[in-house]
Amino acid sequence: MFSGKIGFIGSGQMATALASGMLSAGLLQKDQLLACDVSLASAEKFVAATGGEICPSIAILVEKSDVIFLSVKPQSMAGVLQTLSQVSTSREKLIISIAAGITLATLEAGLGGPGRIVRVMPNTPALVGAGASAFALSQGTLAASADRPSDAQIVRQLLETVGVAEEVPESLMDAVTGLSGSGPAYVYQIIEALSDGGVRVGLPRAIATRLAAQTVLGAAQMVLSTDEHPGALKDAVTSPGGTTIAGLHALESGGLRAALMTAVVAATQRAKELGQPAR
Ligand SMILES: NC(=O)C1=CN([C@@H]2O[C@H](COP(=O)(O)OP(=O)(O)OC[C@H]3O[C@@H](n4cnc5c(N)ncnc54)[C@H](OP(=O)(O)O)[C@@H]3O)[C@@H](O)[C@H]2O)C=CC1
Ligand SMILES: O=C(O)[C@@H]1CCC=N1
Repeated sequence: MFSGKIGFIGSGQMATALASGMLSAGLLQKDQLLACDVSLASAEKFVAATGGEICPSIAILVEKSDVIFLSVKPQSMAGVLQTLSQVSTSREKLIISIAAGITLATLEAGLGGPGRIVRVMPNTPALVGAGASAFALSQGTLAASADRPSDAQIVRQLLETVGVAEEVPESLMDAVTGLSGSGPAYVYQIIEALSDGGVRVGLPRAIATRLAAQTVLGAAQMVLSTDEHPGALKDAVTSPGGTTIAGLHALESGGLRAALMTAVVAATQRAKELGQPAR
């Protein structure tokens, strides 16, 4: 269990996924969740999904929260940092930014200096406890003491409640964004396309989508559970002169693997751009 209160500045897609995932996992209760948003629609959706409390200002959210997620778009971050820097108690709180591209140096500069600041890149499957996150700590984060865990332990606890979490050097955070941050969208396209293929050869849509999604889930579980190289698992499916090699040949002709690698590179590059001052 987590005993403090968690506030989200920006209560959109990713904040709602994280908060809902934490609730579903039993990490906390709804009265431990707070949010503040300039969009009434986002705030209402957050409340409907989580039962959390909406704060009328960032200052009030900071006052009531122990951990604060900065979950606005990168383009909105400068304004949020400016407001936070004027709230003196924000320096005492653990601040977790999930914004693509925004560096720890930018966060520290915007908040008025080093502090308890962590950069996290989560992904939306946190909603169902299957998230993949990475985090990088700033120099100002606190070590454990006799009466409380370290900031790293708090962040790990929050993220591992909704999936897996890897601590990485900050220099790798844009790469994480290009792979696992954006990755669910790539996989949804793959599932949709597999389903389309199923429909093309005569399957009803609902059955095709269920089979496609379960196939992706099962293959992912095989990679995670068996310690086998994905190539070896692929070989185990592929009979000489059989059906799979015919399908794989078609994927090679279509450039699937190059397309996926290029997607990760493009998204990583975009994360770097979002971290630049002029966006
Ligand atoms: N969606 C995803 O899969 C992932 C997103 N992220 C990161 O999470 C962050 C949020 O993304 P996402 O949830 O998709 O975005 P959303 O647009 O769904 O949510 C952001 C919310 O913040 C609001 N907002 C803007 N300015 C302020 C402000 N000054 N104070 C309070 N609220 C504000 C927005 O309102 P309005 O719309 O009116 O601007 C919006 O409701 C981004 O930085 C993104 O890079 C990270 C990993 C995955
Ligand atoms: O598309 C985006 O910019 C965000 C960051 C990672 C996933 N969604």
